[in-house]
Amino acid sequence: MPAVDVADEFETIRRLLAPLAHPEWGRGLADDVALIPSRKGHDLVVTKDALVEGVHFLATDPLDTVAQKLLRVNLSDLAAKGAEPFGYLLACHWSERCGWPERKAFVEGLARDQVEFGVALLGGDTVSTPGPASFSITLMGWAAKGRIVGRAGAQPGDLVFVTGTVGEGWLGLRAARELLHLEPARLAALVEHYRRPLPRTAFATAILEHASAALDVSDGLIGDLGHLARASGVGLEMQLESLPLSLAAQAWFDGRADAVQALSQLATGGDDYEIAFTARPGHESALRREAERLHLRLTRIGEVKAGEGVRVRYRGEDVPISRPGWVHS
Ligand SMILES: Nc1ncnc2c1ncn2[C@@H]1O[C@H](COP(=O)(O)OP(=O)(O)OP(=O)(O)O)[C@@H](O)[C@H]1O
Ligand SMILES: Cc1ncc(C[n+]2csc(CCOP(=O)(O)O)c2C)c(N)n1
Ligand SMILES: [Mg+2]
Ligand SMILES: [Mg+2]
Ligand SMILES: [Mg+2]
Repeated sequence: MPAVDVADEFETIRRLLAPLAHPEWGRGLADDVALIPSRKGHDLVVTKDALVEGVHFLATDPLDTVAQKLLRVNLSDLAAKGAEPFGYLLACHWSERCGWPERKAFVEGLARDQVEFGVALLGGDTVSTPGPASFSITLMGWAAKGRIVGRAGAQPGDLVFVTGTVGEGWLGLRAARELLHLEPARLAALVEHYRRPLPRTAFATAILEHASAALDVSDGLIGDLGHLARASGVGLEMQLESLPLSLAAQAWFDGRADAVQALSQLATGGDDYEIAFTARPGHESALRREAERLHLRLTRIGEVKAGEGVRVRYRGEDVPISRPGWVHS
């Protein structure tokens, strides 16, 4: 593709985005709409999340990773519902620093993840802004009719689980800001996780089969468990010492004097994009088998109780949490 000196909206759509269009339903990004035929026996499941420079990503983050993070935070929402994604609408609000090479990098990131996650572009909007760049995706998927897993549905006696590890996103942001002192390879792993989280799409079927309630962890584990508890009308108890840590997070934790404070920071920092869910105790062994098959870490972190809110414990003592997760003003 020859270099172009104008990066206007029509060139961007025609030359960069049209190759990503859904082959059947995207209409070549050359019409006013996309058209999705309904699928018998299924519900259309829809979600939307936005990323804003300076709020969700750093101005120094490469734009291919920003695009991948954008798609992945949305994939994470559908995975937590047990739905299978197929396509998305994309809004790009390009800032003045987003010339052709930056737009090309952004689209290359999307192209890679379209292949990895089996989704395609359906349409969107392309505008410029004098402010910081921002992007949003509306992601769509299918789920067998009436089957999606809600935030409501947890019952006293259920167990609480989380996939993967917790706290790497928060640590990765601190690493990217050069606020951490760890070995370079550990810092790189953390920054990578902050820029390109791993949505648990492969675990969606297990969630559908076995979870009583679920959501993905974006704001912070404790804050998000609070959302689940409220929606279900129950209380949750979680053990801070059970928090699953990556090797890099463990290395950071080992250097902390105050274990409770450090674990609280990891459990409230957000940007994890893991799935937190509840399940009846009888489902635990099947969940563990499925996680093992996928080489996915699965950790039991607490129990559902009658009552309300999230009670956080460390070695049998209550831990007060002042800020359970990220809240936009
Ligand atoms: N501006 C809005 N208009 C309509 N619905 C909204 C708006 N903002 C949020 N919602 C809806 O409110 C609910 C909660 O939104 P929230 O963004 O907290 O969920 P989430 O995407 O799971 O979390 P996160 O954004 O932290 O990833 C969702 O159903 C979402 O669609
Ligand atoms: C530069 C920078 N500063 C702070 C953060 C942390 N952060 C911002 S929004 C959010 C919750 C999830 O977003 P939302 O609720 O909007 O989906 C988190 C954890 C970041 N990612 N980048
Ligand atoms: Mg959201
Ligand atoms: Mg979300
Ligand atoms: Mg949020």
